[in-house]
Amino acid sequence: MALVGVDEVDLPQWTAVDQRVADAGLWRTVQALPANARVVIGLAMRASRKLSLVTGLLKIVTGCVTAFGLLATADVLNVLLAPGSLSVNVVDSLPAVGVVVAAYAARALLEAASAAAEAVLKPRVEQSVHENIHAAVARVDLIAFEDSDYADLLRQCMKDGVRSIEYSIDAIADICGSAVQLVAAIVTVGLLHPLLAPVVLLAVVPTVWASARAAKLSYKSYLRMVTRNRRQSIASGLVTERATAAEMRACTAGPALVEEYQRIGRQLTAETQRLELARTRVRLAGRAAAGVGTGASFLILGLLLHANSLPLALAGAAVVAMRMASTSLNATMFNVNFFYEHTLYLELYTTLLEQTAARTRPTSTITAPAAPARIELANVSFTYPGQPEPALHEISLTIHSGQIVALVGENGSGKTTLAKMITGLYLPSEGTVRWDDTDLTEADEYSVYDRIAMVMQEPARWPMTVHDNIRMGRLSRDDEEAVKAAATQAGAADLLAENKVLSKQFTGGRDLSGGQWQRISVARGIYRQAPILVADEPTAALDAHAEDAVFRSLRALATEPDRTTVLITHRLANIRHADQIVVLDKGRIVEQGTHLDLMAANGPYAALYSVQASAYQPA
Ligand SMILES: Nc1ncnc2c1ncn2[C@@H]1O[C@H](COP(=O)(O)OP(=O)(O)OP(=O)(O)O)[C@@H](O)[C@H]1O
Repeated sequence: MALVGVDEVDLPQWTAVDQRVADAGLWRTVQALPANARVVIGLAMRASRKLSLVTGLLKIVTGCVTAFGLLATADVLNVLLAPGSLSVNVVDSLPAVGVVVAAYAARALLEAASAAAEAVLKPRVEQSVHENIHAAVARVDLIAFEDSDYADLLRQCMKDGVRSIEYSIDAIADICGSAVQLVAAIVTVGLLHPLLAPVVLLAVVPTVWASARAAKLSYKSYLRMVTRNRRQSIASGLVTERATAAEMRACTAGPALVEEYQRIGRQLTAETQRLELARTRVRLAGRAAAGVGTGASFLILGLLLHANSLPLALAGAAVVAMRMASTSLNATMFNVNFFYEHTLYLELYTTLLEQTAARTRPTSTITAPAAPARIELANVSFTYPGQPEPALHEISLTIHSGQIVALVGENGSGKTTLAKMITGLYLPSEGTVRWDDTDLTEADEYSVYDRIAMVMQEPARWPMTVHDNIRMGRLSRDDEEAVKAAATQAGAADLLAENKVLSKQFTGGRDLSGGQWQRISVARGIYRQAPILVADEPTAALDAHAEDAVFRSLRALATEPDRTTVLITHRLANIRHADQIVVLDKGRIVEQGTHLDLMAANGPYAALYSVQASAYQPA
């Protein structure tokens, strides 16, 4: 039985697209190569036009010089094997020998230069690809992160997609060089005897087929193993990361998790073995057929010699040119195949950008009101991606500025989800959310976010100083006094005075207790100074004094002009003074009113309140 995830899970949806690519026939795949090459070359050109051109040019010139050197070698043989005295032939061949030496020297220099240019180009392309991904993902709609398919695609792309682009650059650069050599060799062979060129080409066909087939086998296996690989990396994280270190020990779950890691590892190894066996079979078949092809090409050369269709002097040159044609054809095909193998992974990058664009809210010229006087939800329903049931059902609610609205209800009743609808972080699946007359679906998302301050239930733990953790509330605001005031109101003044970097990932950094993190999160929300303040269980981890102080601060903030405050808390005593208490149950509003109204109604709220109050009564 699986411990991490389940053994037989559906493949993520994005693999369906890639599966189609993997299943496509060889011809369709070859047809797709130019388009993929354009993507990679486009990325390289955008990263550095000059370096890309220099790299390509150097590769082509290197190919030309190599071809020239090999043809000069053929020329040397041609002169040496010519009829007449060998000593005279040796002297006659010296100029050609000089050309060979010069060509090899030039090739060495050019290879060094092109390797240097490529080495500088690749990190730039990698950086630019990462920048593209980060810029796109930073704008993707928040709900995309709740879709495990998208999250998985993003992870795979960061892991394999970007690396494949680097490999593709290598391959394209090498194709430029080897293709030039190939053309030179085929032309030479063809000039020596027209029959030889097609024979050389035919000899390489089986190798091409075998390499392409092997690449497809690998990629199909990669797609099959995607979920298992992910589960193994999750299991690895559970054993090795700090977040689970304490609880894993306290639960004595270490051996079970290590065993789970090993178990998934065994499944992966079995798949790798299966794959390698299949690949070896395919490669061996290709090699055998290619060997027969090469033998046939030399047989034909022998027959031509025998039939006196080719003089011996030219046969020496033909052997060199044929070797060169077959080597450069093999090299070109190896590179084309290498490129092809990586273009399959390149699909991850293009799919990610497409999916990210599809999940990004369109830009809008409609700006959200600076300080909405009214927030109105009309028949709002919301379903999380991949979930069968809505988390919110037909919610209708109006909130006026100046009000404190409290959302209460049992765990999982929909409070956090509703807060995200009110603030436009999520858009409704059905119904509308309006701020004044602006439908949030149509508004520019950044103008919406600009108006909100969220004290999250699980606040971000920014790996920064305390000061910057607070300033993250609004980086565009530069107000030292306000940072101090926010820290004081949230009970984080001592932490600010110490101002350590809050991350154990840095030397000298420190971590905080849950309650201390919460104080900093409240300070950040206060510092943000937004017209709509939402605090989602802001005091769940705070001690009684701190809780009291934070609620006093939030109530004081709520009295500022044009401020709308939404509080979520399970400690009902803190929201007795709220202007409106909204009680949720299973995603529906079941009661609404002031504390006095709801107590008088003697419904679910009164029941919850009485349970809490009774805990403070004398036995
Ligand atoms: N990311 C998610 N993906 C799928 N379902 C979710 C997700 N987050 C919450 N839910 C589900 O949506 C429903 C409402 O969750 P929500 O977090 O809004 O409840 P809540 O009232 O804030 O709970 P709590 O008091 O425990 O914080 C629950 O059934 C929950 O399981």
